[in-house]
Amino acid sequence: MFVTVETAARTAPAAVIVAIDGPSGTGKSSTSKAVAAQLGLQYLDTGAQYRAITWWMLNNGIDVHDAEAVAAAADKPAIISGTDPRTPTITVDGADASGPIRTQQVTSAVSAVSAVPEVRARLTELQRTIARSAERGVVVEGRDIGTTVLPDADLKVFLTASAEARAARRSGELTGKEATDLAATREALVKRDAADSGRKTSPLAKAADADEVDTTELTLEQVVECVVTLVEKAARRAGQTA
Ligand SMILES: Nc1ncnc2c1ncn2[C@@H]1O[C@H](COP(=O)(O)OP(=O)(O)OP(=O)(O)O)[C@@H](O)[C@H]1O
Ligand SMILES: Nc1ccn([C@H]2C[C@H](O)[C@@H](COP(=O)(O)O)O2)c(=O)n1
Repeated sequence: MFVTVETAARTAPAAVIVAIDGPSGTGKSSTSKAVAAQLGLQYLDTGAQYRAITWWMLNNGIDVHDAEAVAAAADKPAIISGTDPRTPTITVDGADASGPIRTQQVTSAVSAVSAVPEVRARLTELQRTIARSAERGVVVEGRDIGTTVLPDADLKVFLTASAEARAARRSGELTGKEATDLAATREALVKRDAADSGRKTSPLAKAADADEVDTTELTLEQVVECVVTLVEKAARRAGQTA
């Protein structure tokens, strides 16, 4: 679907539930946080939860490629997500995990851990509980939110962008040798997308009723404006049918 940007009064929609999915580096986190902050909604980064459980597995000597061992430990860590879009937080067993979950070691291991059905079942339940209790409404971002976690969301958005654009965005975040190695960055994110799309249990996929927004040629501000407009429309629709 091609989406036009409209100017409308910015209103806080009542308890609207928004699902934002897409491959790595398409702008899900940046867009979701900005949209939630602008509209007074809560924000949930489900990728951070998969990273948090992966970090715990690595810290506790569990072989992340041993699916049985990962499944047996899936219930053990206590994961708590703070849902303020201006200061999102994540703790594991009470420890701040926001820095360690972004390391290369976790990024390389997270697809294997997130493919384990017991891990997905546990985090899906946690995500539904958080979304249900978000009184002001919530923007939830991930890979399977529109298809599996919140199939009844008021709005589903699927962000895309070319692998070249995504690699360039990611390289901009890196420093030193990593920053110059655009080809390696592109290869790593294409590999992670393939693993996330190819797993058996709730793979990365666009829901049939999602609005697709190709962000390749858009600035972040344009993407945010586009999604805010979609949320406002969805909130009006939800209000009419409530
Ligand atoms: N439309 C855009 N134009 C330029 N840069 C962008 C755009 N959207 C996001 N970015 C930048 O791209 C990088 C990746 O964005 P972001 O982390 O939001 O993506 P993501 O889809 O959440 O990725 P991941 O799934 O890997 O966490 C960030 O540095 C962000 O500032
Ligand atoms: N709903 C989700 C969210 C994330 N994952 C997995 C797959 C990703 O590679 C990984 C990290 O996510 P990111 O921080 O890059 O958004 O977590 C998933 O399987 N399902």
